[in-house]
Amino acid sequence: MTAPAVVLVGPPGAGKTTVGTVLARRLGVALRDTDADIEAAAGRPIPDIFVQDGEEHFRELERRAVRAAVTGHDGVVSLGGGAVLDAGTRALLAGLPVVFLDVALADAVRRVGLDAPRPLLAVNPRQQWRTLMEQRRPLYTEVARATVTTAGRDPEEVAQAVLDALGRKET
Ligand SMILES: Nc1ncnc2c1ncn2[C@@H]1O[C@H](COP(=O)(O)OP(=O)(O)OP(=O)(O)O)[C@@H](O)[C@H]1O
Ligand SMILES: O=C(O)C1=C[C@@H](O)[C@@H](O)[C@H](O)C1
Ligand SMILES: [Mg+2]
Repeated sequence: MTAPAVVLVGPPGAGKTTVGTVLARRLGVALRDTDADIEAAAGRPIPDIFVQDGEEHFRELERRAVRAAVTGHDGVVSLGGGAVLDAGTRALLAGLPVVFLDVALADAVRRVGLDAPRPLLAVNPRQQWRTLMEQRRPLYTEVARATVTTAGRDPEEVAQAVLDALGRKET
């Protein structure tokens, strides 16, 4: 059975999609981003799924997307920021090379401020992000084999730290 080379988890703004893209290029494999997979399967942007069907339904779609990504893919998988909230999704990550990309509030706010809309950060993003991180930090560390800090590192340096943390060499 195929298994992913690296699975990235972490809060919005940690750089999962960006660092996942770098890692995929450096390892010579494909990247799957479950946020993109969900949007392609649903034919709608994630904020619309949240508004029309609610977060619970979104987490179900996300669990399905994570299952498909980690069982049918040997490249890099980048998960949505809240994927670890779902116990079924966490169970799918057992035994996989999961890395938690950690990021400080100030960096995350700076990074996500101008990016695509994130429904859970729509109002008072600093406070929302802090609350999300308090709730999620134990879950990120529970599923992850290693934690990599992104502070003071550009995406290439973060990707190198991920490979080092997993004891992986580039091909
Ligand atoms: N190490 C870094 N240094 C500086 N900027 C970064 C770094 N990593 C990512 N960024 C920038 O931060 C923004 C958010 O990155 P990205 O979309 O990869 O985050 P994410 O973790 O995938 O977020 P989400 O959970 O919302 O999908 C992007 O504009 C990206 O270019
Ligand atoms: O932090 C979250 O809960 C989310 C993060 C994004 O990656 C998307 O998966 C969605 O906007 C939810
Ligand atoms: Mg992303």
